[in-house]
Amino acid sequence: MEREASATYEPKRNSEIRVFESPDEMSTDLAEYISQISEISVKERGYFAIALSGGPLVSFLGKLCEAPYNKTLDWSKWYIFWSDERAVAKNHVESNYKLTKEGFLSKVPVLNGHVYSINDNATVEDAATDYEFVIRQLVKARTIGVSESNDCPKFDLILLDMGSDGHVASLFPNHPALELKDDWVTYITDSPELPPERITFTLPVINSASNIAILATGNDKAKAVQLAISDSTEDPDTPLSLPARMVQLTDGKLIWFLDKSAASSLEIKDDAPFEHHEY
Ligand SMILES: O=C1O[C@H](COP(=O)(O)O)[C@@H](O)[C@H](O)[C@H]1O
Repeated sequence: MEREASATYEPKRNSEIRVFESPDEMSTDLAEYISQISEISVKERGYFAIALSGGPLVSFLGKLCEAPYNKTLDWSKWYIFWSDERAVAKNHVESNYKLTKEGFLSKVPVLNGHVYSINDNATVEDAATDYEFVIRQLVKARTIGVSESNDCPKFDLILLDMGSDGHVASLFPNHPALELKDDWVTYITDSPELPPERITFTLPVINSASNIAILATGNDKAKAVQLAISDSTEDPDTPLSLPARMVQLTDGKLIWFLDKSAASSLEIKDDAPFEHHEY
């Protein structure tokens, strides 16, 4: 399928950049993208294991709650996880669980027993350990797939929302958590954004996914989008380790969903057609 859009950019291997004119257009395309991956995963594995994040991303899941998706998707095969969570109660305004529950999960027929939220009643250290244990059990049972190149979980889809500093999940620029190789889930106590205590997937888990979508909207994200996507490493503004730039899938596909403001610092090729690739 091919269609016209405002601009396209050079994608790297196994990646694609989509730029949208309006929130409605982005939400529509995101719903179709998620729906296709869900159908393929259920057909091939019998399950669809998806990890969500916080941020504006949740507001773009609205179309999935509407026809035809609310009726046609095999919601009973969906298993829900979070790529990160803030150390607050589940009913706290900063909770990623609360955001997702109110904005998405309460509107679709996902089974309660398939919703794996992060424990809000333990220390961040214990909550991270517990969450990794739960994921290990589900990998053993193959409810979550396993990477062929390492023993990491292979989520069918991880949805990430990039912050204006280039953070994804709760992995922040130049933070030691970016170096972790063996842990699947970790915790931090010094987040540069409040609240300071958080639980997060590590890069090996993120990079082992079958599919990743990174959403970024708004002018304040334009610089980080450019630093994350550009080929140049010579920009003096590039933090040594920019998390969104470190999302490099071992064996999966990365798609950027951007609005025009977030894409405004990318080099535009006005004459190029907008490629809508097969998943
Ligand atoms: O703290 C977080 O922020 C990001 C998104 O940042 P925002 O500036 O767009 O709100 C989100 O992806 C992440 O899950 C969350 O915990």
